[in-house]
Amino acid sequence: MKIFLSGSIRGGRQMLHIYVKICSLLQEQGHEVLSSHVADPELEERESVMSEEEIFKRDMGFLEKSECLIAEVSMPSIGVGYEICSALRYGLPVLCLHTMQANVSAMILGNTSPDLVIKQYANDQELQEEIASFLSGMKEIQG
Ligand SMILES: O=c1[nH]c(=O)n([C@H]2C[C@H](O)[C@@H](COP(=O)(O)O)O2)cc1CO
Repeated sequence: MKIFLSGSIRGGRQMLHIYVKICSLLQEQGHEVLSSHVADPELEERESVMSEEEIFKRDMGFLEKSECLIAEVSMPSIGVGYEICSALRYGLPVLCLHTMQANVSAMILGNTSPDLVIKQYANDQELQEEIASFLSGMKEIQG
């Protein structure tokens, strides 16, 4: 499955280790993570050669090709919020994951879209289980 992974960049990289975990997990299961750069520790250096417009166009292109979006939303990030909103407008299933202590926006927690699943996780195992359950739910819908 083609998956868009969304995680904070300019909103703060404190959760990078989780983006790395989610990205590796998805790739090990044979999924294609179109936005794997989100989990790249060297990202800021690599993207410094790209213009803001190039970054925006590339990411929106990836989103249009994706079958679903998985966002880690513990860090408040304008870009992540924008990608979630765009994915919902394209009709893509969206999974938002966050830790217990995260102060997640009401624009996510209060969104009752049937395409949006929001889950909190306490540890790596719960993170894995929530992702597995979301992806298997998608398979059932797709048949
Ligand atoms: O350099 C970038 N590359 C990039 O792919 N993005 C996209 C992917 C991330 O899921 C999201 C992060 O947004 P933000 O930088 O506002 O935290 O935006 C965002 C930036 C910087 O805003």
